[in-house]
Amino acid sequence: MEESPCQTLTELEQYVVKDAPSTVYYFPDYITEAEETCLLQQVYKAPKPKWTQLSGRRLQNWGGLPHPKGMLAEKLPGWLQPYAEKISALGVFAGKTANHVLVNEYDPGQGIMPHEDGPLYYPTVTTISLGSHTVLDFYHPINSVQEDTPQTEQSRYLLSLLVQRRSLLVLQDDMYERFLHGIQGAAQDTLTDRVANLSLARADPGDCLTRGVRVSLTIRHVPKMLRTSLLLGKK
Ligand SMILES: O=C(O)CCC(=O)C(=O)O
Ligand SMILES: [Fe+2]
Repeated sequence: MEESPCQTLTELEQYVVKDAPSTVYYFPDYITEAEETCLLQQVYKAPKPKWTQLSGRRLQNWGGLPHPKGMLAEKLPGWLQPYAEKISALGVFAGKTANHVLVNEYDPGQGIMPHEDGPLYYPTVTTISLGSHTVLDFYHPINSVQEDTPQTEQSRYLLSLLVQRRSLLVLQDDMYERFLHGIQGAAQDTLTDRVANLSLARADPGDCLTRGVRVSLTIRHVPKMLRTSLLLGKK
């Protein structure tokens, strides 16, 4: 079918990051300021034992603990479920509904080492950011670049994404399954032309942004579920 030049883009297509090697969608202002305030209040209302302190960040896990043998799913709390449903309605989990949320909290200067999210999740990650922007950096996996070049973070660096507060980021395909992602432990970010979503974020190279406390909600689908009956030894 021939495409009309006036055909309206689907909701997703308007937000695709064109300079990324595989699928990235970036929705600036996905949630309102009132929603951001409300979500932050809910995050900080959680009882203290709900937090796990890691080096460089702390986190909350909602929906169950993903495990290679399957996840004993727990219902998402009422403040997260509507977002799981709204994001899933974009079709990014192949018709399934997100059932798992990790909450990460970073102080300025904190970050997360380059890593892969691994095979326990459906290979799409969606992230709502609260409180502050950050810059997410992507890297080629070790040994994927020419063998005679040294395997430094610098030589493996691919691109960055500016992730603003109240935005939604969707990563799929190679951006999820092949490349590693991480956040430098910096208190300030100076944007470069390697930030692939500058135009969608309405930002410019050279912009210098000061980080505040950032809370991220990574909202995903864990396909493999354990039935309680199996755990209890029933058929
Ligand atoms: O805070 C973020 O946006 C990234 C978090 C992350 O990569 C993870 O929890 O695996
Ligand atoms: Fe991750």
